[in-house]
Amino acid sequence: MTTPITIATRESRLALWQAEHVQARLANELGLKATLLGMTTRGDQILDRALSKVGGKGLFVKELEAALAEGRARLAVHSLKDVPMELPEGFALAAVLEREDPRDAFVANGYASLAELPEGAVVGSSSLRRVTQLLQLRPDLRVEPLRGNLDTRLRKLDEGGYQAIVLAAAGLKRLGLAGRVRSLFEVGQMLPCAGQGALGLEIRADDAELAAALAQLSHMPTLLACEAERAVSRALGGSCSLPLAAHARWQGATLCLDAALGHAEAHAAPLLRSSVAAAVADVDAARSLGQQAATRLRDLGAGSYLPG
Ligand SMILES: NCc1[nH]cc(CCC(=O)O)c1CC(=O)O
Repeated sequence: MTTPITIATRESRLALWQAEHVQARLANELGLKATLLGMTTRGDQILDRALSKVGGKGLFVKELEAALAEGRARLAVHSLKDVPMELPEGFALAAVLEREDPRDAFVANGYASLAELPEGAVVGSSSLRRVTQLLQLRPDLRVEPLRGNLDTRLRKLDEGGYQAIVLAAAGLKRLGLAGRVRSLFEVGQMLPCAGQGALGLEIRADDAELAAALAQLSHMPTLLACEAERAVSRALGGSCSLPLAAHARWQGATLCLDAALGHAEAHAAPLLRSSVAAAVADVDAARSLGQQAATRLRDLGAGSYLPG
């Protein structure tokens, strides 16, 4: 490598785990040495408001991109679901790593599943996608905001502020916290968001040397599934203020894509759903499957669900 590889990472325990995971894969599979550059982002600092109200999950990504642009780092490791649908000019996703469990997890201290929660129970989540789906499953629940990194959210549960919370299984597993999961939502019940459970490796678009190396770490089935999922979101305007879920799974060479859209303001309105499938062998085909799903949602009335 012409320049040493510095990996820009947020400093939450999950972000550091993910960056160290990539560091180890670079060393073990490609014989490349990399160092970490820890950074605090605006997304980590703003804990009192829903991210959708202050600029979105992109807040987790922007400072890392600045480090890439300024040459302080060469690689940024992200949870793919936090990566905006359109990368700014000059940046590229060089690889998508094999997906961890994409499901959402029900986490509680006294209850084994959503069905066991008493009438009117308080459930913590600040994700519009989770809020709308929770209210479909249990309209009686009171869903209250819950922000912060995984450890913070678990602590707020343990302090008694909520009877249950919903978190991505992938993050809990990575941090050795799978024991906190009381039950997993099947994807048909609580459809994950685009890219959930996958890691995305971002570089400067002109860094051809690193792009070629990282391509060897990419997991093609995950990459294509996530491209399809992300294309749904992109086609609908792609902001995280949308309660949008999109999840693709393989049946042989056929990619099956489910998408669901909740109402941006009326959280109890019924979700619009689409299921499409096609033989997919490249990124273009994956993206057109995603666009097809978005077209179906529009035909079902997505226009009136999207924020004005
Ligand atoms: N939005 C925050 C975030 N970004 C990635 C994960 C977990 C790991 C993943 O889904 O890849 C989480 C926590 C959560 O949603 O519970």
